[in-house]
Amino acid sequence: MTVMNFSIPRTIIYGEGSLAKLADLKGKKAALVTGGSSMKRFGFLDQAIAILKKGGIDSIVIDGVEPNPSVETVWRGAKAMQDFEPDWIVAIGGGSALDAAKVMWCFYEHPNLTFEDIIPVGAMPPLRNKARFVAIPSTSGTASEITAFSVITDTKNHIKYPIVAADMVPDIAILDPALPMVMPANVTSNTGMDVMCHAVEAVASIAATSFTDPYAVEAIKLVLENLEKAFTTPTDKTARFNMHNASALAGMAFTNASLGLVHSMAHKIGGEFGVTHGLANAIMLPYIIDFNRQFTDKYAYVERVLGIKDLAQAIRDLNKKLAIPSTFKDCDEVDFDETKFKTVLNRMSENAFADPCTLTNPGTPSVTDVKALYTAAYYG
Ligand SMILES: NC(=O)c1ccc[n+]([C@@H]2O[C@H](COP(=O)([O-])OP(=O)(O)OC[C@H]3O[C@@H](n4cnc5c(N)ncnc54)[C@H](O)[C@@H]3O)[C@@H](O)[C@H]2O)c1
Ligand SMILES: CCCCCCO
Ligand SMILES: [Fe+2]
Repeated sequence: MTVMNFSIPRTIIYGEGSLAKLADLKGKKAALVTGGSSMKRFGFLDQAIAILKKGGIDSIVIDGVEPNPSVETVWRGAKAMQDFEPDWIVAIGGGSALDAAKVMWCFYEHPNLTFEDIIPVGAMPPLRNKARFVAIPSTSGTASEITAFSVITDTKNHIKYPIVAADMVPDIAILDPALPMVMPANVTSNTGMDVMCHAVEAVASIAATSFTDPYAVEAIKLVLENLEKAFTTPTDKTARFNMHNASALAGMAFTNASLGLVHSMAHKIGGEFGVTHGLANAIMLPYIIDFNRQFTDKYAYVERVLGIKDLAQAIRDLNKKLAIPSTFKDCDEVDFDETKFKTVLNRMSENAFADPCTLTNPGTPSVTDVKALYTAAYYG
């Protein structure tokens, strides 16, 4: 029996008002990393600065992190940290902000590294010589506040790289449902289906264990029971609380069991077309459950435990309630031009096949399988 490892953040603070716990941090300087305008617009960024100040911590803001954050954005933030020398990094925003902050942290602690140095799984040197990390997610969500992962886009070759390093698991995760409550409906649905995908892929993963399955199954249950409500009634506190916790629970599952083919394919179609991560996952998930069923009985296990007739159909039904299209051809978020799709299909399929997430898929697909699955998800 091989020796296994199960790691999650040391501290997870959750529930209404948990943002105020930033006041308990012991330190001198914090670098706040955030994304677009939402945290500023809704006052959460100013709240965080004031709470840190109350606790005796001065801060700088590194903002403007774009969706699907680039290597260039990471270097910009790392430089600001090297100049300010914080002992805390506080990432507040969606997965893009949290992911960018994690790799900024790495280059702050190790300024002589290159991005290529940290692409191999586990290649990142130890962190925490200069700073510790607090993650405050505003979407429910990528669970980047829980995981050992960060997804960074190399804009030169259009490839999204999942960076994997145990030290990137944040010290503290703060799950305050007030932040995701202000998400617009499409962000609620896309990020909520990312949670579903994290949980379903973690439970079917060849690295799933008795430590990871309970978190994954509970997350699937909470998404089925709460996502539609959070989508239709954005101010429903119970639905937002349960979705925010579901995101972290799914994160505890997949940071230890990893994921599968849906994420490999979502990373690569995201790199080629810029489609939102959760939306790409939501469209493809049912197709890959149907494909993977030949390799695993874990979907049947979930159906038995949760009393679901057919998991893929339950996900198709939920997608429909969330106004998520069943194919990329019918997706109006980005232009999935058919000629471009055919042109990039081979490259995209080979890159998806090589993505680290494919390693834990319940069965080993061929590149031809991946192409067929992209084609099925494109045309239906
Ligand atoms: N590290 C991991 O384990 C992990 C897991 C899954 C996905 N990811 C990565 O995370 C990224 C996606 O993150 P995401 O899905 O959270 O979206 P995001 O961070 O890209 O944000 C999407 C949009 O929603 C806005 N937004 C975020 N929170 C908001 C709020 N509360 N109210 C209003 N607007 C808000 C953002 O400003 C942005 O415009 C992708 O790059 C994906 O690859 C990382
Ligand atoms: C190897 C796991 C990478 C996780 C990335 C989630 O989009
Ligand atoms: Fe994801």
